[in-house]
Amino acid sequence: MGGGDGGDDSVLHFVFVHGASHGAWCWYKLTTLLDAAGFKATSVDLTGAGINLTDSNTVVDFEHYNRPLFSLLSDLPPHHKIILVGHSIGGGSVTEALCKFTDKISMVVYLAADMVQPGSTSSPHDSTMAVGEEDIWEFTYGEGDDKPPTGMLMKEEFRRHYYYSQSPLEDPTLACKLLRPAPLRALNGADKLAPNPEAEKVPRVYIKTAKDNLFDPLRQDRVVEKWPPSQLYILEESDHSAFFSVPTTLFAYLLRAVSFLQL
Ligand SMILES: CC[C@H]1c2cc3[nH]c4c(c3C)C(=O)[C@H](C(=O)OC)c4c3nc(cc4[nH]c(cc(n2)[C@@H]1C)c(C(C)=O)c4C)[C@@H](C)[C@@H]3CCC(=O)O
Repeated sequence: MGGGDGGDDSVLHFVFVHGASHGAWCWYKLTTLLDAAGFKATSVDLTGAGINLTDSNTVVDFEHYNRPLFSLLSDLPPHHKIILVGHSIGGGSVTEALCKFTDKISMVVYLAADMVQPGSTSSPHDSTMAVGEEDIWEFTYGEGDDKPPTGMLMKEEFRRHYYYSQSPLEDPTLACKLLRPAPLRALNGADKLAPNPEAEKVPRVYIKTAKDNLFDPLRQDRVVEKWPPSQLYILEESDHSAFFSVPTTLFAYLLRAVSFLQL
């Protein structure tokens, strides 16, 4: 979705990676703003997400999940570098891509995202995914009810509050038609990376979402403390889904972030 083969090296090229259950579709406001401003913007569907044809319940490893992103990066022309933006648990995918394709990436932007230093042993995440006392997740059992769950999707009645509390109503309405179960087993492979000094040299930007009911802003602060980025921005009015709630401010912050790039 969006963009072509990455041909013109003089134009900054942004590549967007969605979080759990979302898809390339969730970036439609940002890619429109960037295209209109003369940038190149591409958003990918990871395996089993958006309009990717694979059943997400069959995606068992993180490499398979990330393959569409890795293909995009490996198909870029020589010397073409991109700015890679990851949302939420899509942060794990962009860090994996950073380690594999370091020379293709000029900057990584983490938006309310999982940002874990390669080689670090601890994760800022408590594995229960519990938010308060509520049971907000619905599990899918692609291999039978007697086998472990294969997918995970937020229950419909909780989505407005946890994902989209500050977003225009029509965005969650559309999103609810498009969300798909996240591949549990593949996501379990996220953040298990060896130390990578080369990847550490690439500038990283963290964008915090201050009215986020899912990824608590205090937990985002801990992520930033553990692996300090070169730039930090705060979207004061944003819910977890800044691409819906504050697209123009997010667009402005992305432009400010890349203005520090030495090209
Ligand atoms: C517990 C299963 C699996 C997992 C699933 C998962 N993670 C997130 C969602 C789902 C279904 C979300 O909906 C949310 C998101 O992407 O919104 C678009 C998720 C987040 N996950 C985060 C960090 C994070 N998750 C995991 C691990 C898992 N997530 C399980 C394997 C880790 C690791 C590797 O330990 C980390 C660091 C956040 C960025 C968001 C917000 C979720 C929250 O704050 O609870």
